[in-house]
Amino acid sequence: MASVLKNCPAPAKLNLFLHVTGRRADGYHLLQTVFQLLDVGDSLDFSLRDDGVIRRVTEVEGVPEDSDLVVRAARLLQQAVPDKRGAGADIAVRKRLPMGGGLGGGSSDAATTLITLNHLWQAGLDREQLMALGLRLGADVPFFIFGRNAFAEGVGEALAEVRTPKCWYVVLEPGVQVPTAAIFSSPELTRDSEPVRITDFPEAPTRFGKNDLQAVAEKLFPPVSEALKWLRQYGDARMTGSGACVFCAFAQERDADAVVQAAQSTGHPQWKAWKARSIERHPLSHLLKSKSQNSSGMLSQDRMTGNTVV
Ligand SMILES: C[C@@](CO)(OP(=O)(O)O)[C@H](O)COP(=O)(O)OP(=O)(O)OC[C@H]1O[C@@H](n2ccc(N)nc2=O)[C@H](O)[C@@H]1O
Ligand SMILES: Nc1ncnc2c1ncn2[C@@H]1O[C@H](COP(=O)(O)OP(=O)(O)O)[C@@H](O)[C@H]1O
Repeated sequence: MASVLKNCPAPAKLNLFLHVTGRRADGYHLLQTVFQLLDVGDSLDFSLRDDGVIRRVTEVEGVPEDSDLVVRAARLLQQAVPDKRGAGADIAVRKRLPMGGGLGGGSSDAATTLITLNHLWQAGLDREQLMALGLRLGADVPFFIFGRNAFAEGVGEALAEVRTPKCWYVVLEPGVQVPTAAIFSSPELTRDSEPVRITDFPEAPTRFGKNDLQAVAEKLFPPVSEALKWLRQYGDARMTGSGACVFCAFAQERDADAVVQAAQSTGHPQWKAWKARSIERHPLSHLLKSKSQNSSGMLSQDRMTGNTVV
């Protein structure tokens, strides 16, 4: 068994649409969304220690070591597996994804940590057990452990695999951080979108629905609105998650390249644009075994909220 794993990917996600359909008794919002994995993300290195210590060995601006989702994920796994409490790790985190960008960077880092340390420590948790652990860190974490593009309900933890278009995305970072809590706590947020069924959008979820968080984010953070206005000239531009990033899909890589280039000469030095390819599976998926998966890799019916998987 290896004691070091380098360059472990933590891919970004997009929310191709995001509907707020209600609110739980504890105030958390009920969502329906399609999560799309991208081939761009953060990258982490893991070196095993045998003294039970978990350290982050790189600086992450604005995130103290003890509150980093990576460190919290590692400690959570350590606590969950009693005979692994002597197992530790040094973890290097190379951030590529902006914080408060709606790309799920922190959640993806946490998921990569759970998947990789479960493997390196030989902790033996299966996919479902790791997803349940991940949910304690954030609503997006189970999706990254699930490892496939997914229709999500609840707060994001009820997942069903969904087929999405193979395409290129241009992601535009407007240069602001949007705190998720600020959007969900807004009195202007609409919370009554009609629930949809997975069969409503079998072919083209890039064009389906809307992002209910977008109007509030645009109002509170005008740079989000400006970025959307600019990107809309090239297609159906949307915000991902609670923002701040906005995105647009392209069938051809050269079209995505042209938009990335155009974004660099708009007189918005704070903008950062890049392209990413849609991917079907999390690159670390092979490190996990799933109890309830059938041979085709789909989740079994009882976890799929009764919907038919595309
Ligand atoms: C909106 C989404 C969509 O994928 O992603 P991001 O844009 O953050 O990437 C997620 O639901 C983000 O979920 P999660 O990562 O758990 O959100 P957090 O930042 O922990 O939530 C901050 C606060 O927002 C509120 N919140 C969050 C999620 C939710 N479904 N309902 C809520 O009301 C809660 O008050 C919570 O304390
Ligand atoms: N490893 C991490 N990477 C990014 N953010 C982290 C990390 N650990 C904790 N956080 C906290 O989580 C917040 C949300 O970050 P992130 O998940 O990247 O954005 P979003 O939820 O908008 O997709 C950050 O502002 C930061 O305070």
